[in-house]
Amino acid sequence: MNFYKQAAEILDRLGKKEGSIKGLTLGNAEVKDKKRMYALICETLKHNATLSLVLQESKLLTLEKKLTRSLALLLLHDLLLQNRGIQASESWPMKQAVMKHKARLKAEFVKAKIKVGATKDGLVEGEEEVLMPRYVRINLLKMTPQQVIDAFVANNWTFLPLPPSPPAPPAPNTFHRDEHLDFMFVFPPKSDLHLHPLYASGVLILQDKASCFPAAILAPPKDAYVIDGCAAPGNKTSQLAMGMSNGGKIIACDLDLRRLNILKRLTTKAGCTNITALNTSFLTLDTTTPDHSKVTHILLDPSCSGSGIINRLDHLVDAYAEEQEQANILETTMTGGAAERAAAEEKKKERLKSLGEFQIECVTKAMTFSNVHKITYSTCSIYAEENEHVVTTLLRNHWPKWKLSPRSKVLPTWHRRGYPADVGDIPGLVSTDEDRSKVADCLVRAVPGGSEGDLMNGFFVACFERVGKNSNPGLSPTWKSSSIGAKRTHDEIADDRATHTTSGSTPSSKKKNKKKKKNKAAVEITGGSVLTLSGAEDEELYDEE
Ligand SMILES: C[S@@+](CC[C@H](N)C(=O)[O-])C[C@H]1O[C@@H](n2cnc3c(N)ncnc32)[C@H](O)[C@@H]1O
Repeated sequence: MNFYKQAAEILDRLGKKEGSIKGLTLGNAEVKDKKRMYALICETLKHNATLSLVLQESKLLTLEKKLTRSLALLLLHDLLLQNRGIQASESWPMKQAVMKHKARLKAEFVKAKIKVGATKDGLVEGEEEVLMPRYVRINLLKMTPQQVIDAFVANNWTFLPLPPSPPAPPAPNTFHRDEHLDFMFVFPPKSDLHLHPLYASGVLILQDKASCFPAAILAPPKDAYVIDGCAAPGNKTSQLAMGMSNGGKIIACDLDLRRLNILKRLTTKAGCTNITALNTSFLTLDTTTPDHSKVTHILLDPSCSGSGIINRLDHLVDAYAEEQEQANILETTMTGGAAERAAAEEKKKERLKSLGEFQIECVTKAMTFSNVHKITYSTCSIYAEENEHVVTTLLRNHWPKWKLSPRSKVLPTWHRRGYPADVGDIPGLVSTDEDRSKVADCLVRAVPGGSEGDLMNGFFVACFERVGKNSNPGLSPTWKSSSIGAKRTHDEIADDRATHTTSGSTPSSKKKNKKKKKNKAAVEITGGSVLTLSGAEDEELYDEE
């Protein structure tokens, strides 16, 4: 199929929210030149405001009926923003339809940039890609943080002992240790480490900071029996294996075999040897098998709206989808437009409701494993419907048998907590604003983005603990933590670092290496047939998750 026609189809699907940019371009087997397609789609979306105005003012779509809106935007992008112009044969009727109006379109582009307040490149302020740091998890199964520092310093990088204050992405060619997660380094935005030998050997894992929170909070001991219920593509699974120094056992369960195969590849590359991958629904796992009755910890990171993810440019899709909808609405009557808007709003509500129900079902299922005493629940969503509301329902249904872990056990020094106003009443536990604040304080949130946000993806984590015979089920004193609000000073961080620089579980001894070699299959997949996957490009799709 013609490259631009295929790109237009992808834009249309993005407008209907049928997938993510990466999924529909890099992850699309039908796209031949994946990188070019990804770049064209991202760039067109980035310049959407200016290009749409050109389209509107030039009346191109009225003059050239055979052009669709998405195809016209793509062709305008290449005509107006690329030196090489539209990359198609001169005889292609669609190219001719645009080129006929070249002079007018260029003039409208100049005017549109001024009108929307765009930069010389046609980018509208605020629409530029948010510059997020590049977070890198050091795989302690393979190397110590100090060895990684030495490797980068030897390559002319400057290691800064402290993070910038106030928090900001590192300056070019500098990197620092993260202040909350000891195994994480922070690199400048857009650092491309995919070709770095330490990435190739599984030492550097490109994982967003917030995505590391659940496994860090669950923190199963080395001999634990763990289920990662919705595990693929497996970044949290490999982090669990790292924290457990490949001890104990992890069952990584996922419904999607294609994603589970990526988990297999990624965790094998990361040197994990304690994972069994299971291609089945977590909801249908038999909790009574001898194996499953041994399970002590469960990590649940179920499917969610993904509304917190911003570093994949998918936020551009929202603006585009909204505009597509508006454009369609303009073609209908005003009444029809309002009705369509209401229908879209209703659809979004329905989607969040059904996601929330699924998420509640997952945690409820986890609570039925007889020996489980700790469960983390996480989403990369910004919506209360998938976060505080889910926690409220679970506490309503399961307190006092289950309670929230107090802040002292849930990243106590992390400043951003749950939203009290979104915590609902829970008979016997929550009825006042003070109670709501106490519940919210047990929860972790990350706000997506730069200036107002936490320089990472939007995220949410709650940790549930089974209430034992001797533990307090409710409010004080368990919810009161001495470390609430304790923001560490730079000195404290530096002290910590001095003690942790070579910390972590590095199986560097020859004995352990020998043991690893004996393990012929690091991960076995059970319960489904094996699909063939494309390779490294497919894996890159899931970096940062
Ligand atoms: C947010 S992703 C998990 C990301 C993963 N935890 C990681 O860090 O790499 C959600 C996953 O849940 C899986 N999933 C959805 N429904 C499921 C079910 N009923 N049982 C198991 N997995 C499910 C999806 O296939 C998807 O891979």
